Amino acid sequence: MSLGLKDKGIRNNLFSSFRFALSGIVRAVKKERNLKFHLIISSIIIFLGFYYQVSAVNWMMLAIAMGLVITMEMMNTAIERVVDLVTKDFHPLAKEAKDIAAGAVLVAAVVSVVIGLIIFLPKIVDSLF
Ligand SMILES: Nc1ncnc2c1ncn2[C@@H]1O[C@H](COP(=O)(O)OP(=O)(O)OP(=O)(O)O)[C@@H](O)[C@H]1O
Repeated sequence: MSLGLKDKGIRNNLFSSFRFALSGIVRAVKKERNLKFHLIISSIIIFLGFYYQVSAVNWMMLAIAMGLVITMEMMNTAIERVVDLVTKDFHPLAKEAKDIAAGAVLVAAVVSVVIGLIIFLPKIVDSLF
């Protein structure tokens, strides 16, 4: 059965949305120093995960933690862009929006560090003594 024009349109839109999302990821990684930093830390975490042969459940926890920080950093960047688009002047609400968004990244980062320590600290201590 062939697809109708409407169905083809929906498929094209889905493909375009995916392409725009990918280009957003690439642009954010190229422009945002903090995001590069999170990616480097994530690479180190993945290396440690293989090195210490962590369990499937631990991999899931690490994946959620890394994904959470990267997602929050990208949302923070998006909020910064929108605030800068709305005003270049000092505005208390602009400050509040940016600071709250930055706070969300900090919360995610702290939670991720705690998860990382719970998983890796006993393994690192074990391998040392
Ligand atoms: N239009 C504004 N009005 C009031 N305060 C602002 C405004 N723009 C930025 N700020 C304040 O200055 C801080 C730094 O803003 P900036 O846009 O440089 O973001 P940033 O936190 O340095 O982010 P990044 O380093 O990821 O680009 C913000 O966290 C906020 O407190």
